[in-house]
Amino acid sequence: MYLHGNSRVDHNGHLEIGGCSTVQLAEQYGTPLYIYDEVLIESKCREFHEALKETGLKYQVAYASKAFLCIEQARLIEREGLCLDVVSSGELYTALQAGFPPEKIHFHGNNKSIEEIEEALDAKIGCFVVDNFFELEVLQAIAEDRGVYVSILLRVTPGVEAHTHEYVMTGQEDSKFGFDITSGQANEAVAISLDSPNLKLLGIHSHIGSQIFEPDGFVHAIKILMNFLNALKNELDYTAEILNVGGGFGIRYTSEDEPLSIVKHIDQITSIIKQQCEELSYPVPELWLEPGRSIVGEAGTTLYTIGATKNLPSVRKYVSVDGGMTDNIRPALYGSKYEAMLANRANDENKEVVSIAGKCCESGDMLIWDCELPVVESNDLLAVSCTGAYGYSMANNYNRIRRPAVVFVKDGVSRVVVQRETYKDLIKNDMIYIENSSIR
Ligand SMILES: Cc1ncc(COP(=O)(O)O)c(C=O)c1O
Ligand SMILES: N[C@@H](CCCC[NH3+])C(=O)O
Repeated sequence: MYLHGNSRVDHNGHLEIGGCSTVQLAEQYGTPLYIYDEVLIESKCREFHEALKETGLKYQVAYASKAFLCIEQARLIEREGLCLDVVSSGELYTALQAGFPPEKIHFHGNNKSIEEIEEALDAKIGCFVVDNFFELEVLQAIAEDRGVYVSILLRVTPGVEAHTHEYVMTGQEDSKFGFDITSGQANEAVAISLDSPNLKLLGIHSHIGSQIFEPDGFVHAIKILMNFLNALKNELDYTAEILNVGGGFGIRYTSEDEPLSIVKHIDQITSIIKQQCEELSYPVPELWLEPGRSIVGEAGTTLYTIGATKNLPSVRKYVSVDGGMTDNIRPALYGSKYEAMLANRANDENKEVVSIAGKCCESGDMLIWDCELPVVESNDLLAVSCTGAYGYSMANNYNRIRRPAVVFVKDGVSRVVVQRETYKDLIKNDMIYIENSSIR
């Protein structure tokens, strides 16, 4: 397993993250446990700032909170001077409870409800990324009713297929997201926005997909976006202040992954923007980015305890852990690959290839199909790396399994930022119709 950030093997042969022994963390907090290397999250935020400052462009980085959000994470993002992208009232509520400045929040989503729009307006968020004609109409009507002016970006689909899993591609024409450029819908949306007296069109947004390694998808998309903007300038006399090219920067889950560095991604993106602006004599817009995975993915490790094993000679050996698709649904959903190691015997030589199974009542609940490990014993600790993005945020209670705790580690100090769910949490919304119930 590749050791990201501040992970290393200590003198006891134990995996250490952020100066904390994972064996001690397991004893103190139990397993499964999400462990985040706080310093690595901070340094990823700073990488974006530093790379963007170098380009001389005006910029804004909004952390895509869908990747991982809790109160402490929102606070960290605020401290690091990033904005925040939310997609629901739940994410908005969490950010506001954390004291995140509302004017630095962007609201996304292809089906924002009227309540969500109202709540976001009440909170005075920075802007809406409008996804469809229905939302344009509703937003104008609500804004007019309230007598307020609302800043918006329009999400457009440039018709670019990013080289990634089909479930996380979003820039292609046939997508539930955004206004399609090719068919003229995006053009129409701009015209409607400009005609909407209570909407202030700041610019356009596009997000072509997630876990992208190659810069060509971004380059291709930006050329299309800049040509689209130039056509708007000529046809509608509209010049965009902001170009938001979304997130999607890939990370290294396994040794097969060779992601481009953040600096290189930014270099490619900004070079093509500058080049296009020069060719088209278009004023260089402010660049907005929305990274999620690349901020938190590598910082997260999930720690499990190994329980049962099942050996099928000449077929495979199943090694079961105390979590699975409830804390990490990505292998079951996308066939995503991960690497793992024994956290309590990190120096032991790998001896066999096993398959790591979750504990859910589902054959597809497999975390890793082929994982090289020493010969494992029950009660060994298994660390799965790179689970920081879309692990906790997509966790669920299938089989009424409790969501694990989340712990931040930094400079040898650990602190719980999200408590492990309790059994009581699992039934807290259940109606109990039995009189004199013994449930406490
Ligand atoms: C609109 C939008 N912005 C940003 C992101 C963040 O993507 P990632 O976590 O891959 O950086 C996503 C998710 O794919 C998204 O849908
Ligand atoms: N949830 C996805 C990415 C989609 C992000 C939102 N558009 C993942 O785990 O990779």
